[in-house]
Amino acid sequence: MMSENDQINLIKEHLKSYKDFPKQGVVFQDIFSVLQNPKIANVLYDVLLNKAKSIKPPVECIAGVDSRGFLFGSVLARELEIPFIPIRKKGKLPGSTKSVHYKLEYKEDDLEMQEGVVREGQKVLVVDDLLATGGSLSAACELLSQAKADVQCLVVIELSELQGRKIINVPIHSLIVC
Ligand SMILES: O=P(O)(O)OC[C@H]1O[C@H](OP(=O)(O)OP(=O)(O)O)[C@H](O)[C@@H]1O
Ligand SMILES: Nc1ncnc2[nH]cnc12
Repeated sequence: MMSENDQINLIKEHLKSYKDFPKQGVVFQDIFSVLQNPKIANVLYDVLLNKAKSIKPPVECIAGVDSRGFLFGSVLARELEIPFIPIRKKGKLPGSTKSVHYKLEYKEDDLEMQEGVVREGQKVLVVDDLLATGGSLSAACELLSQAKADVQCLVVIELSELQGRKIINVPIHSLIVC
């Protein structure tokens, strides 16, 4: 059995980064480079699941952030046998939705959530691949807070230099801090 530290170091070794993508000055961390290797992807899913299971109080629902958050959020929801809800870029979700405008490291957009998908007080874990400036995660938290959910966040990678954590006022769990 590998320790969590060894698992995380192994994932880090397989994480490829690209300078100046998609814009000058951005160092893009490509999570798909990890998923391309099934053994390493399994290690990542194991560490994430253990982290999600350790969260107190127990998570009752997973919210995935469009689109890379879906890769991990839906797998966790299945493993934990709890609901998965999508937080999507604008214009993708049918029915009544709430919307929040936000800025991220290299663009701006709107995130939306369907009305009635979470209940007041529900323990919701927002899942995404990466925390950079925190714009995306904080918009997702805002949507869930408007619905009066009890929110925590889980990301695979946190880019600590960009200090995204500072603008998010709920607990954030991250696996890899770079
Ligand atoms: O902390 P921030 O500065 O907000 O950046 C982080 C967000 O940026 C990326 O998403 P992106 O909107 O590029 O979409 P994608 O997942 O569809 O590639 C990433 O998956 C996070 O959601
Ligand atoms: N540096 C980065 N790498 C990958 N995804 C990102 N989303 C925002 N900033 C990013």
